Amino acid sequence: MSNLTLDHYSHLDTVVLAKPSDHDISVLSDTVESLYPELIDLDHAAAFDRMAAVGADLREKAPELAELLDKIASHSAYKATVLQLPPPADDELPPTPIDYRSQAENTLLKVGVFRGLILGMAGWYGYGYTSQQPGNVINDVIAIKKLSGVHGVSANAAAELGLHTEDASYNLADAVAEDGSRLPNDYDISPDWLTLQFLRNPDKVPTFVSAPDPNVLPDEIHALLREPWYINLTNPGQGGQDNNADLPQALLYDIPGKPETFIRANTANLIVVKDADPKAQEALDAFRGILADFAVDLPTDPGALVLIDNRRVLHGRRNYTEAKSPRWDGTDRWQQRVVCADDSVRVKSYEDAPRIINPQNLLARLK
Ligand SMILES: O=C(O)CCC(=O)C(=O)O
Ligand SMILES: [Fe+2]
Repeated sequence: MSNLTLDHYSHLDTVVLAKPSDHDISVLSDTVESLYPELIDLDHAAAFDRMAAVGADLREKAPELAELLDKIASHSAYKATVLQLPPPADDELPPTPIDYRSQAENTLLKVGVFRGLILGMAGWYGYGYTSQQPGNVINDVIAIKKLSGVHGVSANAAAELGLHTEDASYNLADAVAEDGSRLPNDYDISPDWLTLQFLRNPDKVPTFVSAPDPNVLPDEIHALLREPWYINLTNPGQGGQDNNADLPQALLYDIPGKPETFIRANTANLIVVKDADPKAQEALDAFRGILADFAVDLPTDPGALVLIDNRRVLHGRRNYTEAKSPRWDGTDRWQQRVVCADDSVRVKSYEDAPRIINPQNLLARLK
């Protein structure tokens, strides 16, 4: 019986490829087989509740994997982990969608049960937004023809998707409110974790991540990035400007009780406030340069489940080059995204429906 193996990518020792042991994979696979039939008639929220409960019970049966997930979940070990899980069977995947789907169309795939169980083992709470593929906890990451040319959406295959922490504009912790006060930490509906499940990627268009250690930044730049001179804007795929709070905040921040420096930045849609320190733009440019230096492409094989620490790592998608441009014939690149909170308590009060957050509920609290 093989043990879990961990390989490192390039110079980033915090970005790892993890292959669970044969034992742990068979525990997961057997559970996927037995659980799937009872999940197919459930809506996303109910299916994730069930997978969470079953996953939590698997911790004892797959202790090595549980230990790895605990390490990841601490926000102090690996920043991005590619968990190598069994790929979907050939006949298991429908054609790659060519447009976003309603929840009724977006039925849970069997391979998606692996992720539900992993989230349950990690104790994470998967959720979706009313503003993005509404009502879906599971979001398709696909190329969409009519969105090519729209800046800052993952479905625009014509351009690289710039590095970002997911839903950065929805993290308003410590932002400067209109009365000048700083907002409390629970003004935050951004995810702690981004999970991407790779279903199909025939042309190997990579997701890439950048996991810089903010402490390598020169002191002056680090200090400027900790000041509220910046505004993260909402991408069009998340409701765009209707969901902007437009409040200044720092790109680097602390979380009480945690030693790390955390990052929130949407480099595709980020502005410097008008009355900022004159060097704030320079600091942002330097930061962008460092992000590029630390960027690494991830392997993209079907079955991979990428667990990204959304408070310490930025991610993006490389260009579909001409040769790899989508064919819209059902065989194109396809991933599914589920964002997660460490703890449901932080996000539940913003929900309109189980596991579905409405960003307008965050904006309403600002009034
Ligand atoms: O297409 C990709 O590889 C990444 C897309 C993305 O940024 C996301 O799903 O959040
Ligand atoms: Fe993203």
